[in-house]
Amino acid sequence: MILQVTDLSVRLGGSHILQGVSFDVAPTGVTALLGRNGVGKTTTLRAVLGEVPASGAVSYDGRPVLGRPTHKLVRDGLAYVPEDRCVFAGLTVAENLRLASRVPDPDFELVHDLFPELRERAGQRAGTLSGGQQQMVAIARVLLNPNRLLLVDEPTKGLAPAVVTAVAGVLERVASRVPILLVEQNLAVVRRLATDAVVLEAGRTAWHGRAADLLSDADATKSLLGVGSTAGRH
Ligand SMILES: Nc1ncnc2c1ncn2[C@@H]1O[C@H](COP(=O)(O)OP(=O)(O)OP(=O)(O)O)[C@@H](O)[C@H]1O
Repeated sequence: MILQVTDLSVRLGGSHILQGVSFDVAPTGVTALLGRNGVGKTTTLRAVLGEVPASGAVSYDGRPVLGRPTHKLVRDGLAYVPEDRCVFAGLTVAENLRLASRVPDPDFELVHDLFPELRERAGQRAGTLSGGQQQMVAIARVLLNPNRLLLVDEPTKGLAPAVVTAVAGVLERVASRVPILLVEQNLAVVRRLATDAVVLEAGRTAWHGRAADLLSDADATKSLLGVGSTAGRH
């Protein structure tokens, strides 16, 4: 397992947000982190990255990580694509990419292969890109550097259907090279990409197993995610 999360607990602003989250992420493929709004998916990613204080145990690539500084984890190949994308709006696409690269030989070949449009828009200010294009910049930024695991938070949120399909296609190609822990509300995207699934409920792991088993179980999908199991089926 590339990531093992055991009994993760987080308190923020006087609330006990995570109360015992446990799951593993396989070293290949996509593990979907699911659950209704506000159950603690983003907080789980941030706790793994050391951005919020947490107790319990997290092991990344066989080494304990809680308490290690975020920048060291990133240097060791744990990459984060946050939900709000965080591109530098006033800088060009090329400048955003240049700032993100932290190795002598960033993989521009991969990035330009996956995102030909970003090459065409190299001189455009990132703040003037569409939401989908900004998402592409956010994903491209982490791919410039060598990664062992990507944590990707709601990459398709707020995007038009055709753009959702494009982002999913990119993630599918990325997942053939590096494992992804993916927070995603769009079940069609989960169905297309995820090998495994973890469902949180009220700050705890409520379900963990093969994604196909969850999505084919109408009762589990409805009770855990609040949607019918055929949601997102094309
Ligand atoms: N810094 C904070 N201080 C206090 N409460 C917080 C803080 N960050 C998150 N929370 C709360 O923790 C809970 C879980 O938030 P989180 O963003 O992890 O949920 P989520 O599952 O990712 O939700 P969504 O699907 O809506 O993005 C929410 O009730 C949120 O309001």
